[in-house]
Amino acid sequence: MESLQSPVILVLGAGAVGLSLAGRLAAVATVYAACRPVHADAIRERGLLMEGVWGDGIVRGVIPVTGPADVPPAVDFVVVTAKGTGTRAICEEYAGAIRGRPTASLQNGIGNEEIIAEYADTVIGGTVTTNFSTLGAGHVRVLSESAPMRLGVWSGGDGEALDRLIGIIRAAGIPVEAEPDIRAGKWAKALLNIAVNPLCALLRAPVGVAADENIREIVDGLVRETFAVAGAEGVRLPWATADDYLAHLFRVQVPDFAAVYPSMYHDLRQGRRTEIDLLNGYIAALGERHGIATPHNRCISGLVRHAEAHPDGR
Ligand SMILES: NC(=O)C1=CN([C@@H]2O[C@H](COP(=O)(O)OP(=O)(O)OC[C@H]3O[C@@H](n4cnc5c(N)ncnc54)[C@H](OP(=O)(O)O)[C@@H]3O)[C@@H](O)[C@H]2O)C=CC1
Ligand SMILES: CC(C)(CO)C(=O)C(=O)O
Repeated sequence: MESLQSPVILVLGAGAVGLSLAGRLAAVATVYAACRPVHADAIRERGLLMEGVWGDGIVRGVIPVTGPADVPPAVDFVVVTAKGTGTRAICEEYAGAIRGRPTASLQNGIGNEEIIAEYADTVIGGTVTTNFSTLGAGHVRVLSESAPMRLGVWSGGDGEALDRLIGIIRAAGIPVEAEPDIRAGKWAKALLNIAVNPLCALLRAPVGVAADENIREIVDGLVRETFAVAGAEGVRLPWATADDYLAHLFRVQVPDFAAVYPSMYHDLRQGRRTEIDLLNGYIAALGERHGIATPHNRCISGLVRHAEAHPDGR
């Protein structure tokens, strides 16, 4: 199915992450980006405007699509970068394009790969620990790259598709590694989002706020509860104890992202639904099933849901 010349990649749900990825991949692949018309119009008119650590300038190679009818028949890989709240809807909409194609997810949270596996035979789970934001129509910024992208076979396939996709992403100059236990990899990335995303969204503060002495104890509780639930689920996190991860969080990740705002901050500011149910809400629900108390995660999930329902603050 792979074309003889440059590989063809379809990015589904192209916003901050997806447009940035499309912009980089356009140097080594033919890239279609399924995005909202506002981005598609701007990209057709003047190209994709990129700034930050993945390069500055206008990328003209990205081909925007606004519906499945615009997708060519020869796609080699699909990469889903929609928010987790929209995974099923976008998979339904582009089901014909996904069917039979290795499909990767670079989304945060737990549960996206399970949905994608209902549409694709080969699913590649992924994590990206870099900060992306949308500055305007067809205009993205990439900051603070803290770890390489990690990709691993979630279901189906023999690893060949994974190797090919990693090769393409690496050729585009993006640091990427294979992750042998991608389920654990997704949980490992989720730890960071569980620890900082809702707090930053609620406090309207960048990631550095997690180190504030008033906040640290809450972060500590969120992380310890997540460790307990991960243990009950049999997930083998890369850190042996919650203390080991907390040391990494406060020594590496919080300093790396101190000045930037996470994706959930932008969701609340723009009145969109957040991914809370794939992060802290997921931990609270699983904790209940295992009989593990998760007061910090329950509390913060409730606060975020309240903020979603009352965007004007009342
Ligand atoms: N931003 C970041 O720094 C990082 C984000 N992530 C994760 O990556 C994923 C994407 O995040 P991010 O890029 O920030 O999110 P964005 O909201 O910026 O991008 C998603 C885009 O997909 C669009 N979209 C959704 N459904 C469709 C559809 N059916 N057709 C066309 N377009 C659609 C959305 O439009 P609309 O808003 O109108 O629905 C939006 O423009 C999330 O899971 C996030 O947690 C991971 C690492 C870092
Ligand atoms: C790593 C981080 C915090 C980068 O912004 C992220 O994953 C997010 O914003 O959701």
